[in-house]
Amino acid sequence: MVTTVPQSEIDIPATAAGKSRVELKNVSRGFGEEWDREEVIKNLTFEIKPGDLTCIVGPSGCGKSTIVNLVAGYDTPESGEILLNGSPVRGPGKDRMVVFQETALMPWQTTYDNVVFGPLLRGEGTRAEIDKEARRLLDRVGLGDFKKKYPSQLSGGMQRRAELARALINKPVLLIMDEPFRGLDAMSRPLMQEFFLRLFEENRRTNLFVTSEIEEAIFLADRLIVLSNRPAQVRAVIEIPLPRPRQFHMMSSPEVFEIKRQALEILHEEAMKSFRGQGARGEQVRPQAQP
Ligand SMILES: Nc1ncnc2c1ncn2[C@@H]1O[C@H](COP(=O)(O)OP(=O)(O)OP(=O)(O)O)[C@@H](O)[C@H]1O
Repeated sequence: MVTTVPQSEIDIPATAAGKSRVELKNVSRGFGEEWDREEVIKNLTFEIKPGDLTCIVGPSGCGKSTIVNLVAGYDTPESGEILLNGSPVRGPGKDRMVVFQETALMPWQTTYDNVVFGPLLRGEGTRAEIDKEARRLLDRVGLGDFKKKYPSQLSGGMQRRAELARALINKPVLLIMDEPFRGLDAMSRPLMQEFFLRLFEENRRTNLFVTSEIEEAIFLADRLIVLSNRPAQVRAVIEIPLPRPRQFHMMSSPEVFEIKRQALEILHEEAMKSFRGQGARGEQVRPQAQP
């Protein structure tokens, strides 16, 4: 069950957010020469529904960032197609913003200058309009008093919030988060999860969120896509039936326990494949010749 959250005026209109649907159809991508080929994703098919927060979880190295790069348009599938609202993704665009684990803030610019950089560069609106929007977003992410600070003067959680403001000023129809909270300390991570949820629940912007933490995925997601070991394929799609706004206490319900059990069972099975003699490339590892 998902409850509708009232539209906030702080962000893009629900119509724009609600329209963005992403479809991956039989997408494959590998790397290397023929003799040294590594199939990373193979015939991957799934859908990100409009206004949903879709979380991808999968074993380490299964190809999650490769999927992010393809959806963002930084990379191109070898076969298959990726559609955004029915149109093929043919390259990067400001309609899809990515927040990575590593900070992408420019260290020589203040938090404010980082946020206004994109729209100013592209000449989108007047200086006054961009300034107003930047201030509004920085206030919204709780950095109103940190506008003049440089990224190195911000904590990890603050840097992520600055990155969110920097992404949101572009009014993307799809926000892509690639393990954005990995590396944050044990206190900051749940705070950032909750903060991010409130932001999402205000406008329901279509969101693709990659994480290796199953609890984080369940807490955030409307749908969970569980991937196989490399080459990545969809092992399970799990709908998360928790109401919104999400609260931490919901995580102790029996249904969450059951979802977690299901997902962990699959992830364990997939991880074990690498230990049982299946190589990282999905091939059988030949036994070593004895001397
Ligand atoms: N540009 C590239 N050239 C060659 N190999 C690549 C390239 N990009 C990714 N790979 C390979 O694809 C595989 C999957 O990498 P990817 O980063 O997508 O996995 P991941 O699931 O995000 O990993 P992690 O769980 O560690 O974050 C890795 O073996 C990686 O070396």
